[in-house]
Amino acid sequence: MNQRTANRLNTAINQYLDSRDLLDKNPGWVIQESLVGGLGVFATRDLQPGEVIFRDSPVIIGPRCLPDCSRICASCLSKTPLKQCKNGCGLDLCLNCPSTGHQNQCEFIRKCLPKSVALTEDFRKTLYENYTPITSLFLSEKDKDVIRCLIAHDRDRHGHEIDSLKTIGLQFEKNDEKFMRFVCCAMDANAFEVTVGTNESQTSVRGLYPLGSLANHSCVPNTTHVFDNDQRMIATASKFIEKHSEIFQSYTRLTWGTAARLYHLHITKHFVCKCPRCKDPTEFGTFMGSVLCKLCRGIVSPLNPFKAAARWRCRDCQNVITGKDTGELMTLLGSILKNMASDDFPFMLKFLNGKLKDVVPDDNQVAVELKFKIVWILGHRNGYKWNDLPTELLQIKKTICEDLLQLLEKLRCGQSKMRGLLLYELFCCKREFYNRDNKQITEIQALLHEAALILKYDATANEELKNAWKIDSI
Ligand SMILES: C[S@@+](CC[C@H](N)C(=O)[O-])C[C@H]1O[C@@H](n2cnc3c(N)ncnc32)[C@H](O)[C@@H]1O
Repeated sequence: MNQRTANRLNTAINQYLDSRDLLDKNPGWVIQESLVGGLGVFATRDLQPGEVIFRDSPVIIGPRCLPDCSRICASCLSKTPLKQCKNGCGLDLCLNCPSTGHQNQCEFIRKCLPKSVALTEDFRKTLYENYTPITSLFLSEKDKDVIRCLIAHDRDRHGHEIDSLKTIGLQFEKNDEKFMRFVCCAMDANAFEVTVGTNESQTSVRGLYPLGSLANHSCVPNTTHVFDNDQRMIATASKFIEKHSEIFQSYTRLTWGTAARLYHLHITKHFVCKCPRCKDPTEFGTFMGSVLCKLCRGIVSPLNPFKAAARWRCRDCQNVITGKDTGELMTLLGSILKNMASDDFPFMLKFLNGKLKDVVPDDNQVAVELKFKIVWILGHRNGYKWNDLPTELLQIKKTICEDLLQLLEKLRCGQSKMRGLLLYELFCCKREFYNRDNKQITEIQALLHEAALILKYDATANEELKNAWKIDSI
């Protein structure tokens, strides 16, 4: 182990365990050197699917630089009606929030602000999108040390929040600026996206979870995580984890093809994933990144998944095409998907069952993304609520949910959050069918029960899901 890793391990163990209240009597995890790089989290005993491995609170949490995201209270992160801080820092507070938690930040921002700067809407927007690193200056020294021992990405694209704050006129002392830049880089390497707000009005923030930050990535993860109402991260085993094996989470969407996942990991986290799914050109037989051969409609997959820009070959007629051609097709399909009106359900269905079927296999990532869009429309959107759905559309939704669940199984996702959500949607479809036929729903309770076991800690889950894990499964 190199000296830096050894020092980080030492600090991590001393600081994390003792300052962050993570130690229960028999924790299922330990921090060790990882084979994939740096530190990692390992199982200290056999862990069963669904078992909570750890709960972790954020050391920093706040808005991220996302255009058009709706604002939250700078003090309590709630998404209730807001008003401008009366002391004139330019941030918003909720109507009920005592501003005490915000006072230090408020004074600091005003101190960094030359008198001549006006609190225009542009100023307030830039401040809101970039103020999270400012909160790090008010942490205890112990928490600052916890952050200092995380890895941080120091390439050019990281740390731009501080530049944005300086463009709107804020002036920082040298040491403050240095630490805030480090925090930005540590957040880019380690932060998690957290949804806050209620089902009707949600927004997304970023949180830095010290223990969560030490879990490495695999596209075949063995954990899943959700966030509770206090923005605590709850990581559970998504499958059986043998004692001493490494605990992995996924930093990408599991429903992306290999080229998309590798690109995302390279751009955002600067490493090449070498997990079994990335190495397999068939992606466990799902062909999520593949296209169809123009000559014979066979499946065309990359000869080397790590060089997706190189050659691809049809598995039937052996025709060889360039990665550039498949890349262009995927970009075109991606842009059609992106520009699709979010409520144009008839077009989505027509595209899924028409053009798309001519050019990509059934489980190609674009088809999968479209299927997910359809799942979130049918039963939920105005005009497509459960009561309004004709049997034909209900059947379509049921089939899509079943297809997607089968796909997740092929991808070896185990008890993932996505599985929980799909099981619940499938349960709702079947319940609708059963209600229309006046049948007892007891025989489909098992679906609800399993979904609830996966999602019971998730702050965004509805009340039915939060309570259903208590019912006896049949
Ligand atoms: C959130 S940190 C994970 C903990 C990290 N290993 C450490 O020592 O602090 C993310 C970084 O860990 C490394 N990493 C995570 N998963 C990896 C993997 N599967 N292969 C190679 N490096 C990985 C990369 O450097 C990545 O940017």
